Amino acid sequence: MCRIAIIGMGALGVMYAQRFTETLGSAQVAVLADGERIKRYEKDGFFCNGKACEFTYRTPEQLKEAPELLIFAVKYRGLAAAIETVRDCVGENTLILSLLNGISSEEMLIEAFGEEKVVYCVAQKMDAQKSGNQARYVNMGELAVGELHGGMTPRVRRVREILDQAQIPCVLPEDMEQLMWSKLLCNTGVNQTTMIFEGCYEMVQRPGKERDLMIEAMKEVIAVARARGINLTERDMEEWMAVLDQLDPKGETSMRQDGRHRRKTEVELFSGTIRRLGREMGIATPVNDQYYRKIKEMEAEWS
Ligand SMILES: NC(=O)C1=CN([C@@H]2O[C@H](COP(=O)(O)OP(=O)(O)OC[C@H]3O[C@@H](n4cnc5c(N)ncnc54)[C@H](OP(=O)(O)O)[C@@H]3O)[C@@H](O)[C@H]2O)C=CC1
Ligand SMILES: CC(C)(CO)C(=O)C(=O)O
Repeated sequence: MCRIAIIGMGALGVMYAQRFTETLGSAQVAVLADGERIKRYEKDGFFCNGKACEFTYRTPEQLKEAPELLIFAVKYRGLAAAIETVRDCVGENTLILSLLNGISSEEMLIEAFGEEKVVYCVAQKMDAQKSGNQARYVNMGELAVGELHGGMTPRVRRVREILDQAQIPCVLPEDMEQLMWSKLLCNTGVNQTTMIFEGCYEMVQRPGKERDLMIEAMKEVIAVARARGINLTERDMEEWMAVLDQLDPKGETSMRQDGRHRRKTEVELFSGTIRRLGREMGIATPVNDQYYRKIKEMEAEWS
C-alpha cells in the first residue's frame, strides 16, 4: 500500500519524493499524475542531486488504496488541474499538505476536500531547483505544519510522525496564520525581485538597489498584514533576510526559475494578493504595484 502520494514533480516534488522513497521504500510512496505525465516520467526519469530516483509512478486509477498523506507540490497555476486529477484518491483517513507558497492554496484544497483533511503547511528555508529532469538543492529546509490558529491535534501529531519517519525536517509553529503571512512577506520580496532583475540569491545577498527594493516590497506586506490584524513586524523581515543570506548564492527562487524558463509565474500569489488586499484596507503598495505590472509585462512578452 502506498502510504504517501505526491503530485507535482518539480523542484520540491522531486526533493521530497526522493527523501520519502529513500527512507520509507518505493512501495510506500507513489508519485501521482495523469497518464500523459506518467508516460513522460517513466521515459525520462528524475535525478535528485545527480542521483537517479527510483520512484513508483501511479495514475489515480492505479492507486489501490487512499494514501495516508497526500502532498501537493505543483505551482499555483497547476493546482486546479491537480485537484481534479487526484479528486477520487482522497479517502476517509487521508491528510493533505500543500507545499505551495502564498496564502491561497489551502483555501482551494479545503473547498475541494473539506477542512478536516487539510493540515496547514509552509515549506521554508530550502533552495531547491529543477531544470529538465534534474532537481538539486543545497539546503533541504523544513516543513512547518500545524493548525491555522495553533494547538496540537491528533492529525498534526500524525503528520509529524510520518515526516519524522521519513527524516524530513519538520517544525510545529504556534501560529500558522502568522507564519503563512511571514513567508508571504519573504516571497513577495525575494521571488519578485530576483524574477524582475533576473538574478540568483547572491543578487539580494549583497547591498544594492535590488536588496533595497526587496525590503520595500516586504515592508508593504507588513503594512497590509498589520491592517488585517496579523502581527507581522520588521523582526520577521530581518529573520527572513538572515535565512536568505544563508541560501546557495547561485541558487534561484522558484519564481526566477519560472522566469528563466519563460513560464507563467505565481505573481497573483504575491503582489497580486498584496495590492488587492492593500486596496481593500486603504494601504498604498507602490512597489508591489510596480512589480505586478512589470512581471505581467514580462509574461506577456513570452506568450
Ligand atoms: N523551489 C523552492 O525552493 C520552493 C518552492 N515553493 C513553492 O512550492 C510550489 C512548487 O514549487 P517548485 O517545486 O519550485 O515548482 P516547479 O515549477 O519546479 O514544479 C511544479 C511542477 O508541477 C507540475 N505540475 C503542474 N500541473 C500539474 C498537474 N496537473 N499534475 C501533475 N503535475 C503538475 C509541473 O510539471 P509539468 O512540467 O509536467 O507541468 C512541475 O514539474 C510553488 O508554489 C512554490 O512557490 C516553496 C518553497 C520553496
Ligand atoms: C524562500 C524561497 C525563496 C526559497 O525557499 C522560496 O520559497 C521560493 O523559492 O519560492
